[in-house]
Amino acid sequence: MARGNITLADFGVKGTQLKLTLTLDHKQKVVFKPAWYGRDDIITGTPYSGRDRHNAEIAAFHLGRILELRRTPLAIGRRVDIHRDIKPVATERLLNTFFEKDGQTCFYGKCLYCRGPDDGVCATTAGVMEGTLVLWLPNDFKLKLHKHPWSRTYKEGVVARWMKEDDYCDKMRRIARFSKGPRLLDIIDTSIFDYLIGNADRHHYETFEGYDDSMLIILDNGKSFGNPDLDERTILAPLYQCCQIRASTWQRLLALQDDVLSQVLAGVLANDPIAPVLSQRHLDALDRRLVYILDVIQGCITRVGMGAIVM
Ligand SMILES: Nc1ncnc2c1ncn2[C@@H]1O[C@H](COP(=O)(O)OP(=O)(O)OP(=O)(O)O)[C@@H](O)[C@H]1O
Ligand SMILES: [Mn+2]
Repeated sequence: MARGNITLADFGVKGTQLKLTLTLDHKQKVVFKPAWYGRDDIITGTPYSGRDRHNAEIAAFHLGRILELRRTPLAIGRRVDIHRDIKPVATERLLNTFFEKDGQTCFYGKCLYCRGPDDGVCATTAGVMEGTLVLWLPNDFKLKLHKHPWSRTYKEGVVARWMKEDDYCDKMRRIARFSKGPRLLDIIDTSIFDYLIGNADRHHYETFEGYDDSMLIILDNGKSFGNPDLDERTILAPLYQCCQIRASTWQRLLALQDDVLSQVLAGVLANDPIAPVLSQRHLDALDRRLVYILDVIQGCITRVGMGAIVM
């Protein structure tokens, strides 16, 4: 995927963030998320502030493998030459959003927040643009979009139900889609994954259309790894409110204690074409957050007994 030639560049993925769809050799389709930030930039503000972090998609993909969740499409870094790789194969409508600024070639594409040159992203003066390729899931698997039951309101002063109702998980358990099958446990796994990567932007999730017991698919991890000093504990609400976790997830987390997590992830990420993918501060944050997750699980075992661990 990383080395394939780009044969078509366009936009067309729905959403708020700027991204391209690229077609590679053999018609392989990928999403290109461009770099907005450097590795040491720290994003402050609300826990979902800022633009997408392209490197976060890569780190999240590999973390998902290490946790044995495997719910995120393959992601890999790539530097494209905007003049050689993109412009000759860009559709007319994409080319129409190209502009020059301070000797750099830029584009703004099309999305909710892509209104014009002010929202554009630029290559270096040498024409290089770093980004992440995320593999597009095959079109024969239709995705179904669901509102996440623990999503934020994104409105100041408007508190989500899960933030104020102590029995929120019990209420969710009475809904058919969460009372049986893998869905609630998948949501809890996802909350652990999101807490580790610092993603407070899981407003929706997807499943495969037509399968009631479909696994949860984790797309869009762009709002992670923004601030290594912030541990946003509310991301873990599905875990501490439901007090349940799959035995396999718990075992995996235990095996990754004592800095094993950061070391394994760093080792894997070192092979990415745009390595280093994460700064050491973000790697350290993963180990620190893991300790807290294991504490929360231990608290649940004390509170509800080993029944908290679902075989
Ligand atoms: N790799 C992929 N394979 C298949 N479909 C995808 C993929 N990535 C994204 N999509 C589709 O495009 C939609 C938008 O993608 P994404 O969530 O990454 O965009 P976004 O701009 O961050 O949107 P939002 O602002 O709503 O978070 C997804 O809900 C999904 O339906
Ligand atoms: Mn998003």
